[in-house]
Amino acid sequence: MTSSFRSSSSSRYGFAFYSCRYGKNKLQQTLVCCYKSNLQSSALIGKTCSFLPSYSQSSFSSSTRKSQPQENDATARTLHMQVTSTEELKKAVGYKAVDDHIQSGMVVGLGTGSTAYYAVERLGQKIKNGQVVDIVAIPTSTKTEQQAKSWGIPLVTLDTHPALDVAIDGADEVDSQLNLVKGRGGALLREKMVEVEARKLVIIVDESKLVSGLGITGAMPVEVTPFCWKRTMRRLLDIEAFQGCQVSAKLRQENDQIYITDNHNYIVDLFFQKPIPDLMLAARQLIDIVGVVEHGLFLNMADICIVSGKDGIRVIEKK
Ligand SMILES: O=C[C@H](O)[C@H](O)[C@H](O)COP(=O)(O)O
Repeated sequence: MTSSFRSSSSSRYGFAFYSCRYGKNKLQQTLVCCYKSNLQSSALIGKTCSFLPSYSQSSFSSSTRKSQPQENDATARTLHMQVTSTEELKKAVGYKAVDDHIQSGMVVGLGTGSTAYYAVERLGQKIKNGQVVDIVAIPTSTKTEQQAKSWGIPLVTLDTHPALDVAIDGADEVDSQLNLVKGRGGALLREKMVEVEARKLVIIVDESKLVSGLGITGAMPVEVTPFCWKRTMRRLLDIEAFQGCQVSAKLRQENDQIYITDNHNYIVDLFFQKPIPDLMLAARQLIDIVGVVEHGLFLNMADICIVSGKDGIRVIEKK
């Protein structure tokens, strides 16, 4: 299997593709970037491109390969047919993470969520095609477990395989130090248990997840015991590290029912008006509350973040 980046442009269109070739004839291409040079092309490309309004070839990072644009309208029109959506961007980072970081013989952590879904899919395909062998994987939720089983990915647990070569997962927020908020999909406990044991944690996101400070784009989830959860929620609101952040809390619900995690716990979602200033202190004070099972701050865990966005795909490595 080989993978590469390719760009193509004409006076009216520009495209960049993440391409994966496997087997002799199969070429899978995922559009990761497009741009428009005028209003007419904008109309032709359609609303799926509104997510990617501009593109500068020079802004690809050095971790991506690129070729010279080709002046070929016919090619551009063909590629136009492949313009797709945010889903394609998630797919591109999911596939790239697997292609770049999973090799035969590895113990792999499988994340949870709409982006991690594509990494599981890619791994499933590669195992099925025999492109990687002797893989065992540890899923981070019952949902991922079901998906992995549907692909025939051999599953094990941390009890038998306490050390992982790599884990791949999405995230809800990523700061410049690759600290994360995770768990808006409810899988934070198993994700953290699995991912702290991984030699390498690869995070896959679109650029909307990149933030300058953690805590303000949505919920920061905390998994709590159902027993006396109201008292635990009150203690969460009193955390010293949240002073000045204007914190509020809400018990998570789904379809008018209390949301229950895979571990039969509840989730209290914390919301902040200002970013959490001292993340390490916050993490310590969160876990110190009796009744808190785990929280969604994943600090100093991610090694690599693969980001898709208007400038294509870029790879951020932890310094
Ligand atoms: O519990 C869910 C996980 O932490 C997900 O990795 C996170 O919510 C990101 O999910 P998505 O890729 O669907 O945005």
